[in-house]
Amino acid sequence: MESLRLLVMETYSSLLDRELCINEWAQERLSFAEPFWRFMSIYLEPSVLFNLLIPLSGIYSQELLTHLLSAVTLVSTLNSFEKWIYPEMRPLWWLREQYAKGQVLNKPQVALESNNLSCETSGGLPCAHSMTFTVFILILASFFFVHCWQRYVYWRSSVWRFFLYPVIVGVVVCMWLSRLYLATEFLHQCVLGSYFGIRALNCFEGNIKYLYSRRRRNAVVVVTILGGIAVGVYFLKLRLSIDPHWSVREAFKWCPEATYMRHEASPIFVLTRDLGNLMGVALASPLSKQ
Ligand SMILES: O=P(O)(O)OC[C@H]1O[C@@H](O)[C@H](O)[C@@H](O)[C@@H]1O
Repeated sequence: MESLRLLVMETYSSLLDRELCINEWAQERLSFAEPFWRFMSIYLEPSVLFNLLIPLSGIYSQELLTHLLSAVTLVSTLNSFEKWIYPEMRPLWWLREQYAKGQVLNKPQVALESNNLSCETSGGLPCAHSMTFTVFILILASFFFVHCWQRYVYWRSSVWRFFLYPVIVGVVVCMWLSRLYLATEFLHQCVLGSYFGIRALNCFEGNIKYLYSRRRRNAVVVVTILGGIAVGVYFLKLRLSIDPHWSVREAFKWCPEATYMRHEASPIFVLTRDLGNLMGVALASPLSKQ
């Protein structure tokens, strides 16, 4: 059993080491588009989706607003729970930890630059930017497609779909590259973020009638239980001598400048934000009669 554990740990460590090279490649080769990578991470992050882009979508239709708000909130809450329960390393923490433990021999194999956007205080897996943005863009694209399909006859040609799919994949990959360039995420964290987002969205769409027709009281009880689970995880971790604020401490340890850290991106803050949004959706329930 012990040898199996060691094998898993070694495989995992070598995977992270290899993935560091991808971050390094991104920083070396993609610096020409730095303003764009920064734009993706700053203006398309989950909080901006909640505070600006989702409310603005209400201009088009209330249905789109409700759809985006409930789906992105659910997905973001899942993400925050994962980060709260099991925070994973980020590239810069992993690299610096290895230096600190002397595991990188004389010549450093990888060099990563940190900056004001690299100082995230939550765990890396799954990437919240990729997860929420993938869901956001998929819902937006499907509404856009249906809108054009109903209004323009020429849009019914399958040619448009061949254009639309690469555009969706392209913008999601740009979000991954942005996170890799800023060295905030490993590649697997971005890919899994989008994958989990798509799976969660499928599940949401499959049960949308059921979810939308929940009574307010039931929905509020479920969100309250989720809040209780979050608090329970905190005390369980304390009991098991696991530091619930491990990721914040890692950020403090390795961030080049303490003022770069944002309290509003810390695990507790993000979890509270998402549960607050979810409570808002619960209080507005039932979202549709039926
Ligand atoms: O996991 P990522 O993409 O590095 O994001 C970390 C945090 O970044 C913040 O900007 C978001 O508001 C949070 O929702 C998110 O958890």
